[in-house]
Amino acid sequence: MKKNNEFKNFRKQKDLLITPDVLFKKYTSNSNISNLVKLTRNNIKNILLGKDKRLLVIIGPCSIHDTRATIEYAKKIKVFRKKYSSRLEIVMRTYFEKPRTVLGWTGLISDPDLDGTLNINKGLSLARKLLLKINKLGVPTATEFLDPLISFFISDLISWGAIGARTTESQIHRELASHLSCPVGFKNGTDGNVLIAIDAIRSAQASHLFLSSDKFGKVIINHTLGNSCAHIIMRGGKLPNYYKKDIDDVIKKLKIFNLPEHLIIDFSHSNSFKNHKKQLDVAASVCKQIFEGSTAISGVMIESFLKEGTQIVHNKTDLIYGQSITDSCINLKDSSDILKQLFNAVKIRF
Ligand SMILES: O=C[C@H](O)[C@H](O)COP(=O)(O)O
Ligand SMILES: C=C(OP(=O)(O)O)C(=O)O
Repeated sequence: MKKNNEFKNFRKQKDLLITPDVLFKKYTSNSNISNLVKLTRNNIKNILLGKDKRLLVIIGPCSIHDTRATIEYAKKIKVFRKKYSSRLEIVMRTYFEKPRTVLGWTGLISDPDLDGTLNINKGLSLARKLLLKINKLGVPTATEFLDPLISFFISDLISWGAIGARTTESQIHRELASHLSCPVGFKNGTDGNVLIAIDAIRSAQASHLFLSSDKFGKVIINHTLGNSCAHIIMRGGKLPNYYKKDIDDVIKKLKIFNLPEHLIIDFSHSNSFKNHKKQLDVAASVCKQIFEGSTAISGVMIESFLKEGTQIVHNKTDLIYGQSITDSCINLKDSSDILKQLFNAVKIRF
């Protein structure tokens, strides 16, 4: 009862952010979840170092907006994860913060009611509760970290993190990556610049001074440990960059700095010109490269949901169930086909 009142006060005072401590007490992790997170992070680390020959697959909606549809989707991912576990490490995309090119909905955490009312305390609760549920199903989760303050509310439940194309060059995000315990991928820039992502990896590997909140909301000074698993995600730019020549070029650059010669290919975004169906073409090309012996491709990212395409939010009650409200996604049938193709292609590595 006391806990609920405490929680309500935070909601009433809209200028006061709930503290992690209150949220952690209400939505508590357990040893099964922390073991899953620990194991998955370690598996991903080994994949990115080439010690585990499996392929990392980060798959899920562009953004989370409907918790019921998300759980239904997570249950499907659970089946794929089990079926393909010998060659694929499947992690679900659970993106709660959306960076925008100009303006737009900024994600479930900051605007859980999808109407600009920006009830962030409700959004943080929804996100943490959902992450607990998905992890409890045995499905590890991946997210983009955008606001460093928000990261602390959910990072214990995240097995893989991304820094987006719009923030890879930001000092604060590089420091954040250096502080996070999960492997973190840096996207190349929106214009296709891969060097900023390589600079970001080098920066995130080092120790930094990083300011964050503790669980009671006090600002603390961290001396970060450095992220030994930072890597690059090729998401296309002015042109797609999933072709062999693009990958060879990045591998050469990674070599110069003595960085692990491994990367992740994002099938979506500028690699598919935001046309969800084109993710199938990218998948075919990547499978061919893997089958022909590419060892550089350690992981892939796929934007997928229950239904294909995207929709504009006119009215929250009129939304098509299971369809994205940000970038368009492929449907379950196409997702299943791609996973099977990836599973077959990766066989060559064993
Ligand atoms: O992944 C989602 C979008 O590509 C990213 O948030 C930018 O979206 P926008 O260009 O629609 O603003
Ligand atoms: C915003 C995203 O990607 P990018 O940063 O590559 O645009 C995303 O993956 O949701």
